[in-house]
Amino acid sequence: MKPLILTDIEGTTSSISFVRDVLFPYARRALPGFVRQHGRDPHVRRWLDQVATENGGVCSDDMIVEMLQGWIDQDRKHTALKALQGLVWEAGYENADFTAPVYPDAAKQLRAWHAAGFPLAVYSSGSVPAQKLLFGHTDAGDMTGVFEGWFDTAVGHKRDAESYRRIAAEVQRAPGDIVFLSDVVEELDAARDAGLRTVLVDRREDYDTPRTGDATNGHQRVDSFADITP
Ligand SMILES: CSCCC(=O)C(=O)COP(=O)(O)O
Ligand SMILES: [Mg+2]
Repeated sequence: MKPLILTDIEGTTSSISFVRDVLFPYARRALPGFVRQHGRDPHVRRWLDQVATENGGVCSDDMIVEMLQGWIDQDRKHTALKALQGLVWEAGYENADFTAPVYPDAAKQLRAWHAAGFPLAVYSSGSVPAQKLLFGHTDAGDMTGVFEGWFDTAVGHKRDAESYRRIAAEVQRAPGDIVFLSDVVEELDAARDAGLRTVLVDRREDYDTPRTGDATNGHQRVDSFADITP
């Protein structure tokens, strides 16, 4: 049986700078108007109320927006923030304010693996709708069709081994039949603790200094998807 390839997005299939310099500032700018316009829609309200509840309960929408903007600045991987960011980015993609860059080696290899029958899935802190938007609007076209599974922090955080056990259970695979690709060693450590195979994707565009020797913490390291043999 071919292993399932599970990939991270930011720093792995797409540049960190696209997420930090395009997506996050777009969400930061658009949030106040988005909350004014959609704050009463139940699928938006539930996330705003969750933020308010976690901060003592009584918060105006302006306060909630300020809190969320602070979390964007801190790169918090909070499920409510990630869900709201996804909803805000929807307009950005649909108005063609931006497309999502996917590294050419990643786009090519993901398509080749899919064509060769390797099952592919995504695991990112970005919400599943945000993941589908990103892969639906890449500079290499719509890539959503190559993936059969999508996972976000609803299964747990990426530095927690339990999240990878849940993913293995959901895709009905032994952990050893899954290869996880990421740029973050702590995420790979958690995946390895759960029994997954791991590959550190170490891109010069995202990291000045190669992670070699002890810095890989024993994970296989590649510069490009072309060097991965699943
Ligand atoms: C799904 S696109 C936006 C990416 C994002 O919000 C994020 O936090 C990136 O996290 P990742 O787990 O892909 O490194
Ligand atoms: Mg990453």
